[in-house]
Amino acid sequence: MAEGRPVLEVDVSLTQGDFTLEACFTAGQGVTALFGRSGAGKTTLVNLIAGLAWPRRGRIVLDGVPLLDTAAGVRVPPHRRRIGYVFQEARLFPHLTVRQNLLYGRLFAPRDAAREPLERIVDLLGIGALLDRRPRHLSGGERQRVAIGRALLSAPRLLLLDEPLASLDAARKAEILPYLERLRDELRLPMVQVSHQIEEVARLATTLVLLDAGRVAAAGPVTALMAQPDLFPLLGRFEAGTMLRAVVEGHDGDWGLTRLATAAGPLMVPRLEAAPGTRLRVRVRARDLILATAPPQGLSARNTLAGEVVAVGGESGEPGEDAGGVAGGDAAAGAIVDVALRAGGEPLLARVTRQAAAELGLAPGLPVWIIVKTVAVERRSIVPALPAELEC
Ligand SMILES: Nc1ncnc2c1ncn2[C@@H]1O[C@H](COP(=O)(O)OP(=O)(O)OP(=O)(O)O)[C@@H](O)[C@H]1O
Repeated sequence: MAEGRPVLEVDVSLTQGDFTLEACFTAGQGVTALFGRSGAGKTTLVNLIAGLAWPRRGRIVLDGVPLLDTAAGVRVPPHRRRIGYVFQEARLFPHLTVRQNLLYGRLFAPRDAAREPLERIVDLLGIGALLDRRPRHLSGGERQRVAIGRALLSAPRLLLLDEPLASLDAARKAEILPYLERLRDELRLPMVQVSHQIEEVARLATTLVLLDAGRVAAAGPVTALMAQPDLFPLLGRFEAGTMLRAVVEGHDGDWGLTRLATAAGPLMVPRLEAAPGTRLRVRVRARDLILATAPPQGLSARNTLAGEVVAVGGESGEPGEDAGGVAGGDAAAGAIVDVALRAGGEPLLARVTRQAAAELGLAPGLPVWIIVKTVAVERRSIVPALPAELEC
């Protein structure tokens, strides 16, 4: 994350019915993901930031400007906050064309604000061919892109996204994510995004705020938090893993492989259509790593990284969780442990049986060889790099 003053400072308390929210965090440039179980308080928190709900006590500051300060009697109404809000459903005006829906957003842009031209937003979101259509003639993904465009045309200083991809199928989600990345990287617009999907968070977010029953269980850079075993129960166990920064080194055409350079060591992955020098991030799932305490020989796996154990985490394997996965299958409670690792300065995470951890004597500081099967690294796990200023 970029150094300097946070873009957003939040410190709020609210009670609604039996639920109490006590949340304190700061967010910098880039995308801040609010992640947590259903009912953890994500939408409530986003509504407080937008000014659609009011806390009993609190302070919310955007770009150094207080939007809410109950102690000082500051209460900026929602339409004067310069915050764009995109909901789960696009909520477009059905009787207006796409162009008219977009221009509606413009009505809320202050005269003195730096405004992105309509053409730039249309181009960034790839909606030029849709301008004369009405919403009922758009796909779900197109509708969401228009809703994002409408929010952007109000010249916001912050964009709130409350699960804007939730109602879309996997193909439509994959279609929209690159546009959200363009907003993050080209418009440099800070975003707060509610998400249930850890893959989505890993790909898009730079900061993670983990909510648990109305409280912030942890907040910080996504990569660091995703490698912390004690947080896995809140992250969704089965897909635990980390992101490795990588650069395409070259292709091995005869074998259909691509060579990546990472700080952790070289990595062979199934061939990518990316030129040498392209910067990427590779999501390596904890369940795809094998650990050895001696240099392995005669392996079919192509990748062996040298590293060391950082921590042997909480026991996992709660029956019933993540049905169909390791933890939800035959494993008895406590059969599996998560092992935090470091290789060449990069955090990695392995999920192994408690028996293996005991037999190998896994403990902090122990040197290990980390084996990554090439075929375990799927194409969808390889995503564009973050811009340098958003890297942690
Ligand atoms: N108007 C309300 N009155 C009373 N309780 C409410 C109200 N709105 C929400 N709640 C409760 O507040 C808690 C937090 O709700 P919230 O919608 O913020 O959770 P969430 O993390 O966004 O959940 P989800 O992922 O399911 O959308 C829940 O227990 C919910 O039942």
